[in-house]
Amino acid sequence: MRELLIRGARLYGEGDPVDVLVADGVIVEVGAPGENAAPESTEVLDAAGQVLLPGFVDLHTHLREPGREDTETIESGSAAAALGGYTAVLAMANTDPVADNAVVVEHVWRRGREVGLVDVHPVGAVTVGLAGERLAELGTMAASAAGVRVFSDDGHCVADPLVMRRALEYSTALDAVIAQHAEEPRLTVGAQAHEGERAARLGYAGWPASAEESIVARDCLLARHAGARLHVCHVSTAGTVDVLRWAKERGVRVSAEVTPHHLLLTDERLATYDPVNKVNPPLRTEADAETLRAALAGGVLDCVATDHAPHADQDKDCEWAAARPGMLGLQTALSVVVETMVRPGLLDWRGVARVMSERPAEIAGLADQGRPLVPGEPANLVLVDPDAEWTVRGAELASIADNTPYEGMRLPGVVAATVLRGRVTAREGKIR
Ligand SMILES: NC(=O)N[C@@H](CC(=O)O)C(=O)O
Ligand SMILES: [Zn+2]
Ligand SMILES: [Zn+2]
Repeated sequence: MRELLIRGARLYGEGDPVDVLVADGVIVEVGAPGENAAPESTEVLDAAGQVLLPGFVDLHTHLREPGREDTETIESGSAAAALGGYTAVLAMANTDPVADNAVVVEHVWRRGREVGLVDVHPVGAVTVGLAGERLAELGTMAASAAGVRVFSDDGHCVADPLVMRRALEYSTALDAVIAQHAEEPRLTVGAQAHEGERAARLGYAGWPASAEESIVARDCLLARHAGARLHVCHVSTAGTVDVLRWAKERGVRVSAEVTPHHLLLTDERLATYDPVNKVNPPLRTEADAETLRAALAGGVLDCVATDHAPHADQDKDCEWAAARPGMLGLQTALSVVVETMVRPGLLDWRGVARVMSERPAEIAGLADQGRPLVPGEPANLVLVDPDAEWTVRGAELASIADNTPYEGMRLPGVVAATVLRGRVTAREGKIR
């Protein structure tokens, strides 16, 4: 029997410190701290001053394997996830080859298991080759060993309303959710940055808020009529929050995520001309970011998802227009949430558990993640040092790529340890 004893942690940062005993991957005891409880063979984590939460779940990770293993592999991305406090990630389908069939999703699933640092759940593509024309074999991917329940063409919008309608209708029979990258392509031809004063001044073609909002509105209506579940990826504008509120008030089965970078960063960053700040959807205005933070606190936005998007130096260290959009996120997500949500009093640690673990687990249909911290539940856990700070250095992150927009920033909240089914996967910044 493998045992782990977590000593003196505060569950959700509330109440008195407790000891948590884990055996065979399951929480077996939660009780008042006792000094002698541990036999020799038990691994002990001294968690004095630390907060214990259910392990984080990322609905939106790009792992780049297969196809771009020069920027991230399932192994390096899993390490970044474990170090970031994650016990499960959903790996997006825009790989090469695309994860639009059972062979590719099963490969990603198995490789994730082999690495064993985090549960890697592949997202299946909605359409063949992400081309937006023909539905991929959603049923076969759902029935595969990977048990796919989230489908997305992320990187591309399922723009054709007929294709989106069919995907939504078909997904209901699979108890699956369609995650939409909401971007009306006719409105973002050549777009480089948020359409507004700053992009205009620098001469960048604009990516209007309406390109996102019009697709979200359309898809909410399609989901309503189909009785289907829709998830909106990387919400970036205040107008989208309005549409989501409208839909949720009417019982539409829609959920939505926000990225850490859209909570913290704005198009003020454009002035640097540094493509590390180029991302899709683009960084918006301070008013948008403020609305996103309030909507996350209030529940109109369900969760935080990283949209961790590694890119090679040659695809980032170039002129803005030629650079690929995307930013690293797995190892900095918690700290950005602490900075933008916890420190200003918008979320307590219960709220962090909700937006980084419980809601994403529910949305992805992961029965063993985001669970209460009580005996009998799987020991998928993260220990956080809430008062510690650290300085972000891209070169020190576990990802192969180093395109972090937080380079050199000092951020609060440090992952002290991550536990996957009772096994310590990361501790004090090192992979185990
Ligand atoms: N977010 C990004 O800017 N890039 C993502 C694709 C995506 O999430 O749309 C990528 O795969 O690089
Ligand atoms: Zn996207
Ligand atoms: Zn993405």
